[in-house]
Amino acid sequence: MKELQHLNKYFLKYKGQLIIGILITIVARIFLLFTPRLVKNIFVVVENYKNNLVTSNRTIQSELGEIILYIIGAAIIAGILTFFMRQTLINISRYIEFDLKNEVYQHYQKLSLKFYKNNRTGDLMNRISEDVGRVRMYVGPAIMYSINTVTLFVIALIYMFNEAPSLTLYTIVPLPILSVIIYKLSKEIHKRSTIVQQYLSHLSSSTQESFSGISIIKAYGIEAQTSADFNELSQTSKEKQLSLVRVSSLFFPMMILLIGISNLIVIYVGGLQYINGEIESLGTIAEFIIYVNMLTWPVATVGWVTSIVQQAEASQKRINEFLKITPDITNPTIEPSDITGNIEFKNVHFTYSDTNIEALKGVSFTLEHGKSLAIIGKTGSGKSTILDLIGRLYDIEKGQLLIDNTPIDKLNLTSLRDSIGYVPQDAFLFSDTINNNIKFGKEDATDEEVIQAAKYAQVHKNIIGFNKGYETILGERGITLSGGQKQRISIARAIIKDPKILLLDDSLSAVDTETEEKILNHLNNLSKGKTTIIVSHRVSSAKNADKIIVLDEGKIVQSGSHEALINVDGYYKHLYLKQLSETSNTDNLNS
Ligand SMILES: Nc1ncnc2c1ncn2[C@@H]1O[C@H](COP(=O)(O)OP(=O)(O)OP(=O)(O)O)[C@@H](O)[C@H]1O
Repeated sequence: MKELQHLNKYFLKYKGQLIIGILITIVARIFLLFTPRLVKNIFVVVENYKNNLVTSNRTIQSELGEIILYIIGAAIIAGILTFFMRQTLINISRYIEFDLKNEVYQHYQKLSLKFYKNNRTGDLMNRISEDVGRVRMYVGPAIMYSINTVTLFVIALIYMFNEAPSLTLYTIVPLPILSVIIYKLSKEIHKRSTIVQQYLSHLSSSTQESFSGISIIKAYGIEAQTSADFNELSQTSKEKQLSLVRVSSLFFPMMILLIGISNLIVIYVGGLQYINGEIESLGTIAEFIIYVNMLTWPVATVGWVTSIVQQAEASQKRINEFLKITPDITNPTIEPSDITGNIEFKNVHFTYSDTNIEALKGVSFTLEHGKSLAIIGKTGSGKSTILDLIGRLYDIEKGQLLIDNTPIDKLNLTSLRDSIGYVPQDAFLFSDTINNNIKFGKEDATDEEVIQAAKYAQVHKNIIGFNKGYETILGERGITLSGGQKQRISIARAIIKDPKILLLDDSLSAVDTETEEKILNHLNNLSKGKTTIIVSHRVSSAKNADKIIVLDEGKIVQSGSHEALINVDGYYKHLYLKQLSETSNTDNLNS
């Protein structure tokens, strides 16, 4: 129960409702337990009549009528109270589930990219849905049934002992056995259902993967192979399901058997005691049979509740594991920072802790606000890492990274990120309209602003070519768009934000050189007063930048303007000449 203590703050939050729920439960059970008593009274009235203690038909009728009315009244009141019991206690569990989900989600948001790299998305989703769901079962049904069982048991036992003490002892003997059997059964059910869950989760992740990669599957003609894999997995999943059903089908027969045994004991022992004159009325036997049936289910739930609590404890442990992780990147101040856009790297070193790759080895450069920088270099040379460090997605390891002469980790994180427009290498679009995807950069943007940004990003014409224009819904990861269209929508999203710092990570790689030229011209006009960094493999994207640096294996090997760099031997000049000859070859082919 140590892990579940995390929920105490929520119980405290809803303590008013919790107390009301408990009180309602107690009163509801008291009313429910009137019935066996009243049934016994019916027997007593009938016996009195048979034994000629009461002779008037009228008296008998009115006595029976009165008891029946009491039974109906008690059942109605108990029913209404049970409704409110569920309304309060089960509602609390839903509120706590909501709070806990939000707590976990908000915590996830604060965690750095490193956390997301170290943990699988499926696992993150499982903890926020499946695990929180299991914890809810503890908060709601488990607590409700426990209160219910304790109340019912205590009140019923008092009534029963008052009525016939030795018969009570015989009656309750099978109940602990029942509880133990149900507990063992629940444990086995839980074990098997966990395996079933794992297979279902395999099945859904592998299905999801094959649908996401459907174009590759079709292109390589491996539909039959993927179908066979799916078939095999679903076959095993079916077997696991059947093994679960085999055990869970035992649950109700077991209950019926034990209720039957208890009833037999009551009838047999009660019958003997009646013959011996230890109990006065046959009504007592009827009363006890009702008690046995009323108590069996709550007693069975003791075993069930125990297994729910164990599952909830395990789930809460998994949730707490993530909640305990402190974010690597935190906001140092609540005071907003005013960011102009001067960037300075002073001998910056950075190593990715998970792979131990030293991506930057002493990088230094200065970029004044309003100026542009192009970063060129082979793949894996550390270009994207520089952009990630400016967005403070990671903290530097050694050296200094200054923004407006302030170390980056002293700036207000929200102000920093608000002042950056970032176009990542792999343009990610949400399953939403194009309009909303662009507005993501500025939620209150007008339609005119959206259109203007799309025009600057050279994607407006494509968008209006779609039937629904800006209201076109993009499929999962914008699958209906070409790579170049996705990149340009992603650029529009950054432009609309009108950021102080614009970071483009190889974001023109999928557009042709003519469109690239147009976008760069617009960016040139737009980026007046903005600090722009363009990462690229193409000289055409870099040549107009105020400054160009060439990275190789995490070090700056060349820097200067386009004119300066094409006049010295090195990577930049070779790349320039190579791309120049490719362009003239293409021109020759076209002419
Ligand atoms: N999230 C990460 N975790 C671990 N290692 C990483 C991560 N991102 C990049 N790396 C490694 O760091 C090095 C630099 O990567 P980076 O993405 O900065 O290169 P790049 O120059 O942008 O490459 P490309 O041109 O292919 O995009 C590479 O060796 C890469 O494998």
